[in-house]
Amino acid sequence: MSSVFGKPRAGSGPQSAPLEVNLAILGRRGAGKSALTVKFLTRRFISEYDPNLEDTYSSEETVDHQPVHLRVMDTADPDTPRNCERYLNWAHAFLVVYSMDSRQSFEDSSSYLELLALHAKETQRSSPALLLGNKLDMAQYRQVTKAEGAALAGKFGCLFFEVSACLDFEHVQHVFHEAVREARRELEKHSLARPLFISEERALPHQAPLTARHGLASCTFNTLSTVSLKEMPAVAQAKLVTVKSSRAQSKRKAPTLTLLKGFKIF
Ligand SMILES: Nc1nc2c(ncn2[C@@H]2O[C@H](COP(=O)(O)OP(=O)(O)OP(=O)(O)O)[C@@H](O)[C@H]2O)c(=O)[nH]1
Repeated sequence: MSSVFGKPRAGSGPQSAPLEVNLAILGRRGAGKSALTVKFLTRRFISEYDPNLEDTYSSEETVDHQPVHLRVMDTADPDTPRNCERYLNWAHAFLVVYSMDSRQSFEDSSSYLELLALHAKETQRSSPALLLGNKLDMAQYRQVTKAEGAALAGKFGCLFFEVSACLDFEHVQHVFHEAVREARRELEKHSLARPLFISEERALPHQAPLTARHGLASCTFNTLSTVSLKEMPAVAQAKLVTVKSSRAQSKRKAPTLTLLKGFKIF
């Protein structure tokens, strides 16, 4: 068992080194990946989000009294998964999201789960996935029953939740924390952490090859602490790290704090 999970967890005092967990959010466009991510980070529901942006956010969390440095990659695959290595090799756990009012997004979530299973088989290294049926507030328009969601999750041996990015924050937070717990269990099992391809202030030595391999044009880093925004609740101590893909870069030239620009915040 890694020392990260030994005594420090029990003490969880100020000296405890935070556990590092990378979480990737996958799913069809419009499933609500960004809305869930933003809800988790800010307690806010944001109704519009640029679908071409792919960002990785960083947040200091406490899960079961243990400090966790959580990085959340809000992926933006085009219609089909592409350049998946950027998250397959990075994440310790996955949230696979579908919108319960879209049969197509449910079918795509199945494809993502298959992709993860295949990757686990090929690498002999499994990462936990949680299946999320989002837009529970739209349940009257559902095209996917809860039983179908549960059955799909059961098929791939993952946890299943129905959630809503625009209902209570606690439920969304619970789901993200469950993902951390799953990742932590897996890390404990293997007693090793996956290599990261970004760090907050400085590039890791292997960043350049990965950048080339995955077509990431550049990485830029921003923190919420540099932004003065009335809407940000005090509880949101999330720092943001923005990693721009080449697609995102082509849409926007200047590095900006994407989360808070041009959104309607309720
Ligand atoms: N009613 C409702 N709408 C939601 C919910 N989550 C997201 N939406 C809406 O669904 C649309 C798509 O949400 P996004 O968060 O952009 O979805 P996404 O999966 O990130 O999609 P891409 O950015 O295109 O990959 C937006 O109009 C959101 O406001 C939810 O829980 N309930």
